[in-house]
Amino acid sequence: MTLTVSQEYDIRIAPLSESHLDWLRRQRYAGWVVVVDEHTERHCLPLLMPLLEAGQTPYTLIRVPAGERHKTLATCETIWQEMFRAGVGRRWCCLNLGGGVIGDMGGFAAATFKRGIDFVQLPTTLLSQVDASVGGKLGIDYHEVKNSIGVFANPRAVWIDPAFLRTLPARELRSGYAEVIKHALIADRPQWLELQQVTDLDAVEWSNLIARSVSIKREVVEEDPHERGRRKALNFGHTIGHAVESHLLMGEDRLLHGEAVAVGMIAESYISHRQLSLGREELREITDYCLRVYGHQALPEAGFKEMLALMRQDKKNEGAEINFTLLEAPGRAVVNQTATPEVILESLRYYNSLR
Ligand SMILES: NC(=O)c1ccc[n+]([C@@H]2O[C@H](COP(=O)([O-])OP(=O)(O)OC[C@H]3O[C@@H](n4cnc5c(N)ncnc54)[C@H](O)[C@@H]3O)[C@@H](O)[C@H]2O)c1
Ligand SMILES: O=C(O)C(=O)C[C@@H](O)[C@H](O)[C@H](O)COP(=O)(O)O
Ligand SMILES: [Zn+2]
Repeated sequence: MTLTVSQEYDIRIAPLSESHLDWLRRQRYAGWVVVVDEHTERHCLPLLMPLLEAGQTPYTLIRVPAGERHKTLATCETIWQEMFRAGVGRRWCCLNLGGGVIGDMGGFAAATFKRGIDFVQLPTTLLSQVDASVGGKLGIDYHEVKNSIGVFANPRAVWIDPAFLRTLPARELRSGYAEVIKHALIADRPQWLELQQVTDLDAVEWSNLIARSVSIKREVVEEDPHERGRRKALNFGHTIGHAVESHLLMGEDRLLHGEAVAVGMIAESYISHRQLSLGREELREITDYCLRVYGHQALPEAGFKEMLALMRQDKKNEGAEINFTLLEAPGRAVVNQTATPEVILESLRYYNSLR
């Protein structure tokens, strides 16, 4: 299946094949950079290797350490240094083989190197296949504030091969599933009703679900690529989710991005119920399903003040108030909502009360 974004690039959902190599050959790149982390080098590079070897184009491999803690300026500098060392120039293409961390950071490194070289996203996690690889948000965490340094720049192509998911750890698969739930909650009520029947993620046939989820993302970013309005819907669960993720990032009990977004979706649904028309029963359904999939991890009350400070850094904020995307109903998101610190704290306590 192929989806086109703003007539600029194609998202292909298909096994990697000769036709991908044909596309690369037609671009006549002077060379390819392949950015991997330690896990995608081991598990995913073997699937790309036949293309690289058949390509008759020089390529260089850049390895970075895996995980959110390494989505930093320091790692980005390593990528730039390696690019210089390999003699990468404007006519090269950067192939980002990995999850959202590699896609965001490798994309950012490419989009800024010598004012920008082409890049292709090869997402290898569920999260990056349904969400991170599409829409051109690139960047790194700075001083532990999520994605606070970055740019919008589109890839030349997005190649989604569901075969990569075969080696993905179960916890990572579950994390990515949070963005699938998010897409349904903001824009696809029938999908939300279907997802609630999913109890065993190992039994899911992912290709169809990826296609449906990524087409929601595609449709939103095409309409509002720079997040002036509607795109903020994709941030449902993230005002609180990012603050929780950042606050816990350096500790033992850190949460993966999707796990933190699941906490955020529960808390922000609470605010939606308190301030908008989201019904009590709808709040209960969202809460129950997220807890069924993700379980419960109590948030440290001592950290609430820092979490509020992190929310004040949220990129959606326009004035002094903290900006939220909320739900009027499952499938109907409303952007540019605000909530007072008291209500936000109430929503965090609501989450904690669920244990
Ligand atoms: N740009 C966007 O629009 C956007 C959207 C959503 C999330 N994000 C960002 O994405 C990041 C999270 O992405 P993620 O969940 O993919 O995390 P990730 O990139 O850290 O990957 C998760 C883990 O899985 C490993 N891995 C990746 N593919 C594998 C495979 N096929 N087999 C085995 N192991 C594999 C990685 O090495 C890593 O350890 C966050 O930084 C988040 O902010 C960006
Ligand atoms: O693509 C978007 O827009 C999103 O908000 C998707 C989110 O799932 C993703 O986590 C994104 O990186 C968040 O962006 P940010 O601007 O809030 O850092
Ligand atoms: Zn996200």
